[in-house]
Amino acid sequence: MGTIVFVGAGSMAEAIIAGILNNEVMQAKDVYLMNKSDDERLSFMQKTYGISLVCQERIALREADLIVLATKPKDIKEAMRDITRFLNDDAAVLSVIAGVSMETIEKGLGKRPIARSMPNTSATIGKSASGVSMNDLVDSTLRKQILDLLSSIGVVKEVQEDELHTVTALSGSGPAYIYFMVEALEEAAIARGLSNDVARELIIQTFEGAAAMLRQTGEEPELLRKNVTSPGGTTEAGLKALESRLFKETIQECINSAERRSRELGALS
Ligand SMILES: NC(=O)C1=CN([C@@H]2O[C@H](COP(=O)(O)OP(=O)(O)OC[C@H]3O[C@@H](n4cnc5c(N)ncnc54)[C@H](OP(=O)(O)O)[C@@H]3O)[C@@H](O)[C@H]2O)C=CC1
Ligand SMILES: O=C(O)[C@@H]1CCC=N1
Repeated sequence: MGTIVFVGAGSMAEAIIAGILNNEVMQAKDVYLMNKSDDERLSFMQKTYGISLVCQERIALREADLIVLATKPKDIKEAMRDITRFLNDDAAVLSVIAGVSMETIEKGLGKRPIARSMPNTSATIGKSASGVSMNDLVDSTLRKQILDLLSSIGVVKEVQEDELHTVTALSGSGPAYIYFMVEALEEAAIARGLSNDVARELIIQTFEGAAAMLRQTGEEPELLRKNVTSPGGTTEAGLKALESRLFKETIQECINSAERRSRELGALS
């Protein structure tokens, strides 16, 4: 990959930039950044990561091999209108924008190789769970470059474009569900007298340990759950409380709502 231009300089762009630089997939000088108007943010990013900024003449856009679209869905049409006249015919596009289809991107930037990915903010530490879908104009070399880039920020799975709505609901938004659960567990622990420090450490280790058990044993979550659950014991009592408050139905509704919103955001943009 020669040069990359990030269009949008928010938290997702930062997470990916941090990931690719930490993993030395690209050199900082080959990574360019632009946004709409927040110059302070651009200076911060330049100072923090040593990356380059897109100049007024838009030279980096003209020479870019890959454009990463990282605006909010509502801003993408305007952003595409701003950049399209500068792009060279060979420039490929990687969008991380929730909901916005390849068709919409093609309308804005012309027929060209396009990949859509849904990473998550754990990209910052190389632990993203990303889905990706690519159009027919992505050749095998570019496909490998995109998969290498996304692998540098975590795990990546190829999916059909329509499935990206579910990926968005599941792993794009997923870290927020986990953090919400951590907040709830902490509140419950602290209400019962545990100190913040003790509660936080035990919860983080419980999540890490459970994730590592799933990964390393390869066992089904149901079996691992049953191994914890002594008949008539504490876990059974806790799980019953979750079931009586429709835990699984609540999770279904959570994913349904997020997926529906992903489709709406695509339709609105
Ligand atoms: N946050 C997350 O966990 C994830 C987010 N995503 C997706 O990533 C995208 C970005 O999210 P996030 O980083 O949180 O958003 P932010 O609001 O943090 O950043 C949006 C960026 O887009 C820029 N922007 C707006 N309009 C334009 C324009 N016309 N031209 C150039 N840049 C523009 C903004 O610039 P300025 O500040 O100057 O207005 C800002 O830098 C979203 O589409 C989201 O769906 C995907 C996976 C996970
Ligand atoms: O909340 C959002 O819309 C974005 C997409 C996935 C995570 N954050």
